[in-house]
Amino acid sequence: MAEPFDPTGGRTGLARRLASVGHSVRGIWVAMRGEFHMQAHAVATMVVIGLGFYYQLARLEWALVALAITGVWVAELLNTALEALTDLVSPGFHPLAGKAKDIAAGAVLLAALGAVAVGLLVFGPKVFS
Ligand SMILES: Nc1ncnc2c1ncn2[C@@H]1O[C@H](COP(=O)(O)OP(=O)(O)OP(=O)(O)O)[C@@H](O)[C@H]1O
Repeated sequence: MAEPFDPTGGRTGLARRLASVGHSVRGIWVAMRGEFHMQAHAVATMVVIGLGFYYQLARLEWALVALAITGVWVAELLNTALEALTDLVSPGFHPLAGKAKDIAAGAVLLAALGAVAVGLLVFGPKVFS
């Protein structure tokens, strides 16, 4: 049986909070480095932000675009974390492992479809006018 791991490293208070933020940023970085999907999201995010400035989006339009972008990032990060956990718990074939991965992938698909809808509604009239 493995020794219990203390992720706080004995830190308390502000040091512990700052370490948590560091772990979160490291999580995004690790996912970005290892996942092609995440890198594609990063490029898409920069393109959309560039288009937003080009078309001088209104405040509410920026809010919708920001929500859509964030939704896709959050879904993809959770999907990546769940895939890693699934591979740890079930390296071999198991129907529940497949189910968990399929459901997580479904969340990413839904977020991406929502982002496409927001993109079409916000940018469509500007591009095609
Ligand atoms: N351990 C497993 N047991 C059963 N089915 C699995 C298992 N691992 C993966 N699968 C099935 O294969 C599919 C693809 O799995 P995979 O881990 O390659 O994910 P992915 O969605 O292709 O992600 P990525 O492209 O980011 O690696 C899953 O959605 C699931 O249906």
